[in-house]
Amino acid sequence: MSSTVVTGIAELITCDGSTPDGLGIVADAAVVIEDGHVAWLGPASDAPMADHQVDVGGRAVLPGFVDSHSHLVFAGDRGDEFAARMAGTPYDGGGIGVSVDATRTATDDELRSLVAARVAEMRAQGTTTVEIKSGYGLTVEDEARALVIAGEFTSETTFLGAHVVPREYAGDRAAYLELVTGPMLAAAAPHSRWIDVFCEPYSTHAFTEHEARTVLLAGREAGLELRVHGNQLGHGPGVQLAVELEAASVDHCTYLSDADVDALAGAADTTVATLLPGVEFSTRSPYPDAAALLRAGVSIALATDCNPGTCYSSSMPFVIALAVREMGLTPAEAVLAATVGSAKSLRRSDIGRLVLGARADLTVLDAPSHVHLSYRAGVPIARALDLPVDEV
Ligand SMILES: N=CN[C@@H](CCC(=O)O)C(=O)O
Ligand SMILES: [Zn+2]
Repeated sequence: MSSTVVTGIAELITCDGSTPDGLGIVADAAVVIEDGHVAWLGPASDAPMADHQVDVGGRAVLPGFVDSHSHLVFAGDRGDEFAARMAGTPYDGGGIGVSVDATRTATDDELRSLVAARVAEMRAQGTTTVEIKSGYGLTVEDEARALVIAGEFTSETTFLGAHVVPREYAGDRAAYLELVTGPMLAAAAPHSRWIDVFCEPYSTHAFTEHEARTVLLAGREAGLELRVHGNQLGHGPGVQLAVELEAASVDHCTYLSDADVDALAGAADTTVATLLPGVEFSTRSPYPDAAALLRAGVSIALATDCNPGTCYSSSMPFVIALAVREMGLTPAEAVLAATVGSAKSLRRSDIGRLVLGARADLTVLDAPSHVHLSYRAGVPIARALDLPVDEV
């Protein structure tokens, strides 16, 4: 087994919770990596010898971002829909059908190379773990195919057959639900860790509380863990349903009642509120008050929701900057939500923190401090650190 020492770290942000701000910063630090995991970290002056050395030249290093919500398996383009939205057309989920049509007609290789390009784009901006959902196939074969392709890039794959009711089932929602919870789930489950549902009573395209509960319970029966798209288009049942069913995450949380916040605070050990500020940006929606959620004791995460409709951005630094500017988080709170918070939403303790034994997923900033992620918004300062081949 070989080892690598990473030196020249001006600020090592461990996100281990050991300092009052949670960031656990070590100045002038080094990290030793063995077999892809953190074997030692601390002041550079105490660092042990290693087989290889990577000098990051006085930069800040933090755990790779964990993007716990994305829809990367799609073809086609909806730039026109975005332009119309900026001119006042509201988002209601209806455009998903456009992406479904384009995705169904794409070949496997076309979809695979689109996903590869998007994952590479994420890594170039500091993301080292990504969750990828299906949801633009909506037939048994197309959903299974999306999950097989997603699984080539991540173990965090999510079956989202209940994204919308596809056009061909518009007159018979019950029949589509039977398909999703029957043959489609059976074909998807071997390739999925998670099941998700777009629970939104304000969209005829999405699923009611009752329908969403049916989908989630079927998924759990098939051995999948639960996630929910909830409270995106208005106040709704998604958050309460996610808490009741002990889902790992309820995502969006754009519109929350006091009762929703109380429920999330009571479920902070189980259910994370994943905030997706790129969606509020790209749909001209109000931003939820993330600072108030933290004060109430809610566990929060940040993710991109990279998708062709509500947020075609793969950038976690962009999300962090929005969370600081528009949602009231401090730069430290935003970094924690994008790393250890998102890891918690995936029920993972081996990522999102730099501690002994954790995965050596390191992100480097062309900056002396994590504050620059929001201070230098829009500047490409973050990238995942490539290690010598035998450490990956
Ligand atoms: N709201 C549901 N699903 C996606 C958007 C999908 C689309 O519009 O293509 C979301 O998370 O916002
Ligand atoms: Zn989504």
